Amino acid sequence: MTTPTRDEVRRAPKVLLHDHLDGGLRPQTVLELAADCGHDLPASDAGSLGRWFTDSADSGSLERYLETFDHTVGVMQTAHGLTRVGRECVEDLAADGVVYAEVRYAPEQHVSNGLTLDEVVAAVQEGIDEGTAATDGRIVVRQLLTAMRHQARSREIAELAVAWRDRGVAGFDIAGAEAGYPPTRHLDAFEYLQRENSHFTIHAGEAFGLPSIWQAIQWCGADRLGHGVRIIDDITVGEDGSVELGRLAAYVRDRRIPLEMCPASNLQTGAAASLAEHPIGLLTELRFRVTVNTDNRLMSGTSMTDEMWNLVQTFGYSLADLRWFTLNAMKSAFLPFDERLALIDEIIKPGYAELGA
Ligand SMILES: O=c1[nH]cnc2c1ncn2[C@H]1C[C@H](O)[C@@H](CO)O1
Ligand SMILES: [Zn+2]
Repeated sequence: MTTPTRDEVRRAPKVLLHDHLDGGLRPQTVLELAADCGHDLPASDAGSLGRWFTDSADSGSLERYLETFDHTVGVMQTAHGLTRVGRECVEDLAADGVVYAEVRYAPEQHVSNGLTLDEVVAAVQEGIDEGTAATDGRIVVRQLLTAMRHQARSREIAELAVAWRDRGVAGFDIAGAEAGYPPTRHLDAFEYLQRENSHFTIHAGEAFGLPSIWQAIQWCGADRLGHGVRIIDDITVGEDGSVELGRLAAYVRDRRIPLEMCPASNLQTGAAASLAEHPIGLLTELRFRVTVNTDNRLMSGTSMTDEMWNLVQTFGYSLADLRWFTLNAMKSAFLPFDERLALIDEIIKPGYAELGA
């Protein structure tokens, strides 16, 4: 099977499960929204500002990486700003060949100018609706509501996700600095969501190791793992190339628990040293349910096309491999089964067939 060209990767239908709304703004939009609300930025033109984000996020530490969000969250405090960012996100993803996306952000971080949590979600949804209409329905987008793991509002945000579940919100997540903030701090929220037959993912195994993944799955009941790269610590590769899975890694693979892998982001936060050494290669070979994601398009200067193209160049993946990642992602989406199936049968499979995969 031949490796695809970059243009084929761009045209291929792609599915994105892990993308932060506040990590994907256009630099020009950050500038304009900052001018509107009087927020001071570290650069004054779009080119330098984009570079400032990628350079600063390139810190080798998740904590420092997260500091860059002050300048996106800071300009996302009004309904019109949130709507604009939501609309542009949909437009940018559609232009990149994404056919289904779940976009996440933390509503509790957007209330400092007096918006209510409900108004925040409504403003983002309005933008998503506008973007979807502007792209002629070429893309389906849902929201995931995130609670910040160092704060104590997760139960409230979980309730918000349930209240909005038929109006564009597909699930819940927790994010933020991982070390010192185990997912079990938010057990109350996860138990509530389970009682409500709701879906959630947990950032786990990014900056912290196996205990975080174990808690996310076995205590909290996560449907998916945000990143999950450190599951590699439970896999031993012998000198003869033999592979042995520990009990947790075996459980994750056996249960087909989706891994929302975000290679570019991991290189910046130090979760992996290089793409060639990134666990995604081995996890893919071992047939874990691997999905490919952007995490933060602004901070990583990335896109779904870039993520997949970099994998093609590093691991020699074919279109069939990209189709496999995409089907993995679509099967793992928090969208009802019949809607997932329709996207697979009517959009994804025909799209790859057209490209010869
Ligand atoms: O990769 C990440 N790990 C943990 N937290 C993250 C990551 N990317 C973004 N965040 C945080 C910063 C955002 O403000 C928040 C909600 O999107 O989620
Ligand atoms: Zn993330």
